[in-house]
Amino acid sequence: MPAQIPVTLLTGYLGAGKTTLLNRLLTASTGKRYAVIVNEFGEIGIDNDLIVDADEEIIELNNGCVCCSVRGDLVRILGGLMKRPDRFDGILIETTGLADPAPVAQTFFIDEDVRRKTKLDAIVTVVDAMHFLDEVRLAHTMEEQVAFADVIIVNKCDLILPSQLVALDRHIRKLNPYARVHHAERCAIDLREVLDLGSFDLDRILETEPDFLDGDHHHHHDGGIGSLSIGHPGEVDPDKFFPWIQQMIERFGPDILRMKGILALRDDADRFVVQAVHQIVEGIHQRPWKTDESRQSRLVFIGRRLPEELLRDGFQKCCL
Ligand SMILES: Nc1nc2c(ncn2[C@@H]2O[C@H](COP(=O)(O)OP(=O)(O)OP(=O)(O)O)[C@@H](O)[C@H]2O)c(=O)[nH]1
Repeated sequence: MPAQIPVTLLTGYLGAGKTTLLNRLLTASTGKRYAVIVNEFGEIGIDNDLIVDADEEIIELNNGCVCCSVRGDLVRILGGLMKRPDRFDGILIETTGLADPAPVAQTFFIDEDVRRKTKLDAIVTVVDAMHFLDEVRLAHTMEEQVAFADVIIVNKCDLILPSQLVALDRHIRKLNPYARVHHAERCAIDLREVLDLGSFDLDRILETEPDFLDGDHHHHHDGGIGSLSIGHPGEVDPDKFFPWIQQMIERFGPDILRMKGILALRDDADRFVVQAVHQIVEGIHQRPWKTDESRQSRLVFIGRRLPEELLRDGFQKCCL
């Protein structure tokens, strides 16, 4: 019987740093090849474009959250991958920030075919050190993500004070006394702490959640979180866009859990990536547009009570 392929499940709330970690895993010279499954929330696939151009096969799992509606798709994708196990040494799955890891983990034990051919190696949860304690009061999913973890990466340590980190660690330990906890900036961590750990422990999970293997988990996403995708088949005026987005973030930042965009800026040969997590905004010139790519712009907001009309109209006014 062929060896079971190890699967690493990357979870963590919106904007915690999952893609940052994934990019590290894919660019590190581990000498191993991975198939990557990315699930995202929001209508226009952006995550896929933020993942480094690696040799690895990247499969997008769209149209819903992996922990609910697209679980059947996950089983099918895994089934397809298993037909050519010689192509890679492991599978990495990045869930949406809103996913409860439990039903995803459950897939590896309930589906017979998946269970025979794969092995859940570890659940790795990335925590946003700056926003976790505020947000966890509203989002029960964050607690689940921490409670189920085998490894917790407390990321963005550059954005908080050491005393805040102590309080955060204490909170995390209460939710999960078992996991290994690492502190990091931009998920810089020795990859031996993340891959090939063999640390997922079904018995430990069954102790805390005795019904883990019993049929479907009915997961309810934390209420009131929606997404808004806006696309424009052309360029954006940077002199209008930057002041506008700054203003929107200042005004609605507490409710904007996540914003990501890929923009074609006027007179700019590079694709511009803009991202925000609440009020923390970042923008980078990602890479030159390829000759066969059309210079289009798109923006996704994920949050509570998003002022859809205002965001849509405002963005349109920045478009050329
Ligand atoms: N200051 C700071 N920013 C970080 C750090 N790690 C990641 N970021 C930034 O935080 C934002 C979100 O990072 P991602 O890696 O895309 O987060 P994610 O969890 O994949 O986000 P979603 O897939 O949208 O849930 C990006 O703008 C990153 O550049 C960190 O340690 N410090």
